[in-house]
Amino acid sequence: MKLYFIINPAAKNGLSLRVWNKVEKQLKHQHIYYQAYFTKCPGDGIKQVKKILQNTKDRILIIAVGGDGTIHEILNGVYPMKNGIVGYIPAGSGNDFVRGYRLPRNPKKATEHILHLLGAYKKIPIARNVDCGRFQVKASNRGCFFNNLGVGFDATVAKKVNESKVKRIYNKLGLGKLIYLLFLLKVLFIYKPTRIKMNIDGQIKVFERVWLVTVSNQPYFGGGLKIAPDAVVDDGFLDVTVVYNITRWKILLLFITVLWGGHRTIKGVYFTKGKKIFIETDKTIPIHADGEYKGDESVSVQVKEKAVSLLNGIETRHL
Ligand SMILES: Nc1ncnc2c1ncn2[C@@H]1O[C@H](COP(=O)(O)OP(=O)(O)OP(=O)(O)O)[C@@H](O)[C@H]1O
Repeated sequence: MKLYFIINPAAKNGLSLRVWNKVEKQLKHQHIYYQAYFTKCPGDGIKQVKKILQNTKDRILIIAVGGDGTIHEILNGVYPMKNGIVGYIPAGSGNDFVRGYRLPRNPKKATEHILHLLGAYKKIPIARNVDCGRFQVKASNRGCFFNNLGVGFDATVAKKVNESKVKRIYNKLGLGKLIYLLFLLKVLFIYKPTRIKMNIDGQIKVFERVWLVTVSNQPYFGGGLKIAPDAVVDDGFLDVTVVYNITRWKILLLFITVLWGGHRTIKGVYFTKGKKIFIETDKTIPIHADGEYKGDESVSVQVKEKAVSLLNGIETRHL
């Protein structure tokens, strides 16, 4: 069995390297043979994983070390090839992936678990197949998301945070969440809700004054907000949440209740599940996939059932 680690040295402003140094020590201590690759720039993780998997028919275990953006790239590299199994050692700031997929959140625990499996079984450990959402913004701009895809307010916040020059400083000070909150408040006062037309498995829905549409494979976004409380990673469906026709002040309330999924009872929040979703807007609105800006055109989304193999977590809670 071949074991690869793909490390994003830029995740959490370089703190991922500290995590990696500890992982490496443990690997050497247990005499485990591995190869490590450090991503060089955004998008490099996808290319590297494709390269590894395309050259062999063997099943390969690829462990991502980084944040939500890193695991997004590694999984996009694996899809649609069937010979890659993905493991994850969290070393980022958002942690929505580990929350939603019920994986160990603590990097040390995640490492110990993976090493235990490798050491104990000397073969590729048990993995589970999970769904993903395949999106297409334009012919040239497509990919997969594993957390969620968003259109509107949250995508605008994500875009502004990613573009911000002060993000790095805040992250260095351990205040990554604060910058998200600051931009959220800023965008809240300037964002203009718009009309959105959707086709969900053939059913046409039109919503007025839409703040956001989120298509989710797991419940969490924005660093722990439970936007799609009923989303399950392997149920063959994507969960659609639409926030529409509510006032600016009620949006603030909504963001508080989203912390525990309490927005279910708020009028102006629509939930459904679907397999094929088309989202059309009256004007250009930002779109994100797993927190990464992907454009601002209409977008089509389709669930890809049991699309990738993910190494089991240690938690025994049921999904
Ligand atoms: N060598 C590199 N230099 C700069 N950016 C990189 C490099 N390698 C990968 N990246 C990019 O870094 C971005 C951020 O990574 P990631 O999301 O894993 O960390 P984070 O933002 O600290 O964590 P989180 O998303 O969990 O808050 C990703 O979009 C990835 O494409």
